[in-house]
Amino acid sequence: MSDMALQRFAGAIRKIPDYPSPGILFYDLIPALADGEAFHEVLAALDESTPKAGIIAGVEARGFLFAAALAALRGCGVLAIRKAGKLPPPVAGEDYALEYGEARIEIPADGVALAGQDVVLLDDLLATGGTLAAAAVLLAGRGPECSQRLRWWNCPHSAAGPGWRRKASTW
Ligand SMILES: O=P(O)(O)OC[C@H]1O[C@H](OP(=O)(O)OP(=O)(O)O)[C@H](O)[C@@H]1O
Ligand SMILES: Nc1ncnc2[nH]cnc12
Repeated sequence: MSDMALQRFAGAIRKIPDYPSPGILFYDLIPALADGEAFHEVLAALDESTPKAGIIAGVEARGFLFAAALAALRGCGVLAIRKAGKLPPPVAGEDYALEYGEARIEIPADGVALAGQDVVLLDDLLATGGTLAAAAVLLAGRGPECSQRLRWWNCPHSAAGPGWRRKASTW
C-alpha cells in the first residue's frame, strides 16, 4: 500500500478521547471504511501481503468487514467468529479481556470443515491483542489439523506504527 493511501485511510479514522471510558483513545474506522478508494487500497494491500488460505477468520463485528471483503476478493470462505450468545449449541468458546471490559467469542463446535485448512485470522485493529489471542486459542483448540497464519491490521497511529502485523502461530 502506498504511504499516501495509508495516510488517507489513517487520516479518515476518527480518534475519540475517553471513549467508551476515561483514558481510552477510541479508533473509529467507520469513516475510513466509507472512503471507497482508501478501503480498496487497503484490501489490495491485504491481498498482496496475506498468505493464501482456505478460509479467512474474522471476529465480530468489525473484523467481519475485513475478513468478508478479502474472502470475497479471493473467492474463499469466511469463518465468522461470533460474540457470545449468538450461536446455537454446540459451540466452542474462549473468554478474554478487552481494553474496556471482558468478552467471549464462539464458533460452532461442528459443521465447519477446518480439517486441513489454512486459516488466516484478521481483525481491524490491535489494542491489547486480547481478541486475536483468544481467537487463536479458540482455533488451536480445534486440533492440530487447523494451522493458523495470524495477521492483523494495527492501529495506524499506535506506538507500534502503521501497517500490517504478523505473528506466527505460537500462541
Ligand atoms: O486488541 P484488543 O484489546 O482485543 O482490541 C481490539 C478488538 O476490539 C474491537 O472489537 P470490539 O470487541 O470492541 O467489538 P466490535 O467490533 O463489535 O465493536 C476491535 O474490532 C478488535 O476486535
Ligand atoms: N482503542 C480502541 N479503539 C477502537 N476499538 C477498540 N477496541 C479495543 N480498543 C479499541
